[in-house]
Amino acid sequence: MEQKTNQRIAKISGHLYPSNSQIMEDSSEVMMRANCRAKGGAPGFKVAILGAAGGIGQPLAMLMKMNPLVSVLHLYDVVNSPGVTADISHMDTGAVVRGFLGQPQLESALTGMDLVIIPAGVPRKPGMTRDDLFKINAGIVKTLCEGIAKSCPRAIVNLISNPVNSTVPIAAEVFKKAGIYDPKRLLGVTMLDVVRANTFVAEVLGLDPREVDVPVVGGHAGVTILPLLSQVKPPSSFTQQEIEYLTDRIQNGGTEVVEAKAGTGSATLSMAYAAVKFADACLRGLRGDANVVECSFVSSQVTELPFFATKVRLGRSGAEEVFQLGPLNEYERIGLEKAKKELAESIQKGVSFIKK
Ligand SMILES: NC(=O)c1ccc[n+]([C@@H]2O[C@H](COP(=O)([O-])OP(=O)(O)OC[C@H]3O[C@@H](n4cnc5c(N)ncnc54)[C@H](O)[C@@H]3O)[C@@H](O)[C@H]2O)c1
Ligand SMILES: O=C(O)C[C@H](O)C(=O)O
Repeated sequence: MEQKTNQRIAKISGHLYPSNSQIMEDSSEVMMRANCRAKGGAPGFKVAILGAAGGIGQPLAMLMKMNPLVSVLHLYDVVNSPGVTADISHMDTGAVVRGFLGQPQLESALTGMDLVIIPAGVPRKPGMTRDDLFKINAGIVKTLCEGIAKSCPRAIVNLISNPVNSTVPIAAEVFKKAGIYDPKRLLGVTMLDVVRANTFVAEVLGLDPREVDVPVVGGHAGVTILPLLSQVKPPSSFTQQEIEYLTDRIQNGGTEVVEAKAGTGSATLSMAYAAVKFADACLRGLRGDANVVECSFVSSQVTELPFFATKVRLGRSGAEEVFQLGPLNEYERIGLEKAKKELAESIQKGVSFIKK
């Protein structure tokens, strides 16, 4: 009896004061029990975050640990994931957290996942465009998507790494090459544009942002970010000056943060919030909830382009329905033409990166 109690204390203290190797992927009994608890406990989804130790990754990991739909949370990065995992794992919420460090552990990080969220990659500094990140981030996204194709080919993928207008086509080509591409399961995250649009429009209208719904279509960079102010809910009218101010602020919201952060990075906290809002919608879709609708940059036939952001209905297999644009006014029609021109080039750049 006493021996058993001592064993239990030993196990518990191992759990309370873990070394990195204990917290990281291992086969210790404590971790085995944690996994059993996850399997046998409250139903939930298995979610991996790739780039979990970064500016977005850390608050995103914290918020996903608080999400009751998550039963297992895998935190993968090429640096610092042991510390982030130890920290997050002390939160007394339901999800079991496990950390994975470096390429050799990518496969374990991904095996069995229902949803993979990717905020891995370098962020902008003042004066840079998102496209300036292509050189570094294209290769990172390619490697991570090859891992997904191998270890969890049926997972829903939420791609945050910039330039989203190119990284989503890169991911699609990697999945096609591996023979596992399901367009419904690959979603570029443009939720931050919607979050910003709701906030800025609410400010102008004098409303609570939670009451406002602004569709933002196109893509996720400059003029490709196209807020449809004619379709705002609740139905609202704007002066031409308000339309121009709002469109410009929404299209340049990312740059506003990059400049304010003065060389230390881009949006991380609002992005983590937006990423969780979107991931939660994906998980509710996976659970079978009806009428889960959000904007996302997906494979699309709404325009002549192969990818485009519009509202999509999220279901058990991802973006099950891609909605049309709806009626546009003249200002939005002009914006759409500009958006499509830039988008076409960014998409082609991503496709060529894999096909070259
Ligand atoms: N879609 C959007 O709306 C949106 C919004 C904000 C930022 N972003 C983009 O998200 C990305 C991350 O931004 P951040 O501020 O978190 O950057 P960050 O530099 O703070 O964090 C990035 C993390 O990725 C990790 N990483 C690098 N290579 C990796 C690899 N091969 N595998 C796994 N992890 C790897 C780094 O170690 C780091 O921890 C950037 O590309 C940024 O432009 C997108
Ligand atoms: O602006 C950036 O570079 C990051 C992100 O795409 C954003 O919109 O905040």
